[in-house]
Amino acid sequence: MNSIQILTANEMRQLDQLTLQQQNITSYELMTRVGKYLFDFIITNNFITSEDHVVVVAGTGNNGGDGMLVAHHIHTRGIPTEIIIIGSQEQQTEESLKALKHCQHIPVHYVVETQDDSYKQLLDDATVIIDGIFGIGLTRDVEDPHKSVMNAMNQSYATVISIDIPSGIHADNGLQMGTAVHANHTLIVQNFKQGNLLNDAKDFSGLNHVIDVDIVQSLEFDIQYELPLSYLQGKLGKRHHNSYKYNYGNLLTIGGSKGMMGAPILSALAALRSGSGLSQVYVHDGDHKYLQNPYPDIMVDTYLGIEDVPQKIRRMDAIVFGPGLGKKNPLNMDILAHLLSTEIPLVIDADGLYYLKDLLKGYNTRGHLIITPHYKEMADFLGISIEDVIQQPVLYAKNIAHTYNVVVVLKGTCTIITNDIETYFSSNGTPGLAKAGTGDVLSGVIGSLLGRGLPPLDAAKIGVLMHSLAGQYAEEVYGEESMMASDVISMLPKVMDHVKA
Ligand SMILES: NC(=O)C1=CN([C@@H]2O[C@H](COP(=O)(O)OP(=O)(O)OC[C@H]3O[C@@H](n4cnc5c(N)ncnc54)[C@H](OP(=O)(O)O)[C@@H]3O)[C@@H](O)[C@H]2O)[C@@H](O)CC1
Ligand SMILES: [K+]
Repeated sequence: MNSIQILTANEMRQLDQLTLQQQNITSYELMTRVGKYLFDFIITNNFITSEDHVVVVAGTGNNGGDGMLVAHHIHTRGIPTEIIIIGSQEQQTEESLKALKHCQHIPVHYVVETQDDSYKQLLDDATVIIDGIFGIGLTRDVEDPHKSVMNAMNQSYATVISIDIPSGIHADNGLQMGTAVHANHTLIVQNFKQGNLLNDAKDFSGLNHVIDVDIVQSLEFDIQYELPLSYLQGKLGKRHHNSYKYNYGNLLTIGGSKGMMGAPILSALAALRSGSGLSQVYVHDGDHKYLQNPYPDIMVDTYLGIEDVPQKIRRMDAIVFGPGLGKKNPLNMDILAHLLSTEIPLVIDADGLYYLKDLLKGYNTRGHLIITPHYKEMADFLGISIEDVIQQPVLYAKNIAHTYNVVVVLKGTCTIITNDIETYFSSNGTPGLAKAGTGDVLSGVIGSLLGRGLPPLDAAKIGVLMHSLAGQYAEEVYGEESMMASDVISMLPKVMDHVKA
């Protein structure tokens, strides 16, 4: 497993400082090392060859300093190199000025005025552009002249290599700040920053490469790791010959209402395809007439009132509450209250979260509860705007996990899985998963793993990865536009090959 911690910009700065102290070096010496290691990586991977014409675009901060030192090494190799600096010499940091001194034989063009567009020709002539405009120091929206230069970079045919993070992407939340550089490769200095993974990051970063530059690590920060697909390997035990269906989890999905009856079926089917021994859907008797169950493998039962529920759930190993449930029936509140009063592991998804928000305060969840909101559901759950969640998704996910002792799966381009103490980032999904029903599939997969006895955090991590991998397979077959939630389910058998011991 990738054991490189994911940091905030502030934490990264602390590690930079710690490195200077522990290794007894100056900030410029560290920059020198970073520049050399970045260059070595670029050359070793043939991102630049002697045929290329390289333009390094630098800001006035240390991200630009890194860029200039890379320029120095490239130029020393005899590869045509030029530097564009956006801003004036007075604005440059001390380290950046020192780096510039190493570039005496390289043509340097300053872009200070918006009217000056002489840089455009340079960018047009480049075959490789190195982006050192902003790193973790970006704090506000990008304006001219930076904006115009970035737009010109994005129109160029050159290969773009961003240093640390695509310029214009915020290092803490991955949001594009007005505009951002579209990179083919991003060379991340030592640690993932949250912004390398969240929100807009994946649309701008190209391929991420983490470059080890010997910056010291700290055990004092919150545990935050990237979750690679390889984590899935062998996570589920063998299915023994001498076993029966109850060994693999008896799962109940409570959901469905008029117009949304497909949701619990998708969820229940995903659970069966993930190995559950039994999978049942439980719908309100009044809504039963709307249900069309094409799968005889999925059992369906109905309830009239709360009095039916205790007997029904008695033998369940896990329950998924919410897919397609709607927000209209007050009975759902009573059912959920009862579920929370039991020891049965729960996944609460979709409309289930609507009922949960009024109930959760009154219950000790004993950590047996997983909630799976997308950003909008998270915002509604907290009574805040979706913009707030987008700005600080990790913070809100951890806060809920901490306050209510639950595992939070905050679904997005980078799904955040946290129990507050440990947080995992999964960016393995595909844009094709942004389609109706895929959330129901995820809740079924996670429910299946819970029902099989996995601890909630493990069930959430493995479930998210299984769902992402199935999404990738579905995309290979149906394409990102056409793939549907049921296609994702149909790829689960292939995913199981990876997960089985
Ligand atoms: N030892 C070291 O130092 C190491 C450094 N390293 C490298 O340095 C990078 C961080 O460098 P950095 O802190 O100098 O900030 P950077 O990202 O270059 O930004 C420059 C300045 O831009 C400004 N600014 C912000 N927003 C703006 C906007 N919208 N429009 C216009 N201006 C804006 C803001 O200054 P302000 O104007 O706010 O005073 C900011 O200070 C890091 O990502 C890594 O690549 C690593 O290699 C490890 C060792
Ligand atoms: K950059």
